[in-house]
Formats: sequence, structure tokens, C-alpha cells
Amino acid sequence: MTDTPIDLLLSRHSVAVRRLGGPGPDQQQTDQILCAALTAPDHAALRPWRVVVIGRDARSDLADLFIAAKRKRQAELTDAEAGRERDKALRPPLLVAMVARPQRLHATVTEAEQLACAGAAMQNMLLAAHFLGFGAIILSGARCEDTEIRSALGIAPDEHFLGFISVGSIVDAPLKGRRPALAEMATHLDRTMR
Ligand SMILES: Cc1cc2nc3c(=O)[nH]c(=O)nc-3n(C[C@H](O)[C@H](O)[C@H](O)COP(=O)(O)O)c2cc1C
Repeated sequence: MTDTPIDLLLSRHSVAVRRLGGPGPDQQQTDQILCAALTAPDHAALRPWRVVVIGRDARSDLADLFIAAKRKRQAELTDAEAGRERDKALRPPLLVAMVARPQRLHATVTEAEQLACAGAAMQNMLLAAHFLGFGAIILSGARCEDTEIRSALGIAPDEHFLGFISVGSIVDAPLKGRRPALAEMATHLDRTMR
């Protein structure tokens, strides 16, 4: 039986980069994933975010930058650790850097609201990837604050580098994290408010 849209939405989960491989989204699917971001709710149409799609030719340099950034925090890297850093740059068929650029003193839309918009845009890309049958994950960490990586990707000091979105075919069955029970997340207000 075909999954309904709500089944699909409720079944989304992240897929670790080591479980991703080719083929990745083709050009049309890539455009669909990126366009999904543009359907995020956006108060006053500020579009307080942008993306950098990191193409194949840039990946080897990015891998070197990931390893160099890791070495700044940990002088001695094992081959396995360096390999994992390299993998994060080279393995995902589609790799997108998500950058939030909220207007700090907007008259009506707070910075928090604008960051929520950027988060919704990211989630829409994850969902679009999932709906198209791909696996995806967002990873941030210290590499998003690394000045060399930010500068190589053209990310300004006053922008928020939220994370790398990796998308590809699922080549190894992912571990699915536990979801909290609804009662842990929602409270109900069922009385008059005076
Ligand atoms: C902005 C952002 C950055 C994230 N960065 C990391 C990260 O650096 N490392 C990590 O293990 N998970 C990170 N996560 C969480 C994973 O992407 C993922 O959501 C988590 O492993 C839970 O899996 P799930 O999406 O299937 O619930 C990040 C999530 C967000 C929204």
C-alpha cells in the first residue's frame, strides 16, 4: 500500500552520513529539495536565510578543511578520525550549507522568529528529500564556527551557519531514534483564561 503524505511525514528520520551514498538527487530533484525551503512560513517575506550548494569540485578542499578544523581541537587524529571527517565532505551526493541571516532590528519580526523561519526551511528540505526517497541529515558542530571553513564557503561573520544538510540514497539501514511521547511535548489549556 502506498504511504499517504501524513504517513510519510510521520516516518521522517535522519540518516547518518556513513549510511548515505549514490545515486543522489538529480538536478530536478535537487531543485525540488531547495524549492521546498522556499515554502517555509516567512513573516514579512524576509527570507532570513540562504543556502550554499557545495558541488563536487569543491569537496576535496572541503575535506581538507574539515580535517584541519578537527586538528585545531585535537592535535593528534587517528586515520579513522581523519577518514570520518573526509567522509562528511566527500560522501553525500548533495551537500548544502544552511545560512541564517536574520535582520537584527526589524520593526515587527524578531530575530527568534526569523531563526524559526530558517529552521522551518531546513526541515522542509529534509522532508522533501524523504518524500523523494532519499536519506538526509543536518550536521553542525565546531566546523560551522571555523573561520577557514566559513570563509571558504563565503559565510559572513554576522551570519549564522546553522549546519550542513547531507542528502543521498540510503545504502545502509539507518538507526531510528526514539520519538518522545506526545504527552512529554504537549500540554492542553482547556479552561477559561480569567
Ligand atoms: C541545526 C541542527 C544541527 C545539528 N547538528 C548536529 C550535529 O552536529 N551532530 C549530530 O549528531 N546531530 C546534529 N543534529 C541532529 C541531527 O540532525 C538529527 O536530527 C538527530 O540525530 C536526531 O535524528 P532524527 O532527526 O531522526 O530525530 C542537528 C540538528 C539541527 C536541527
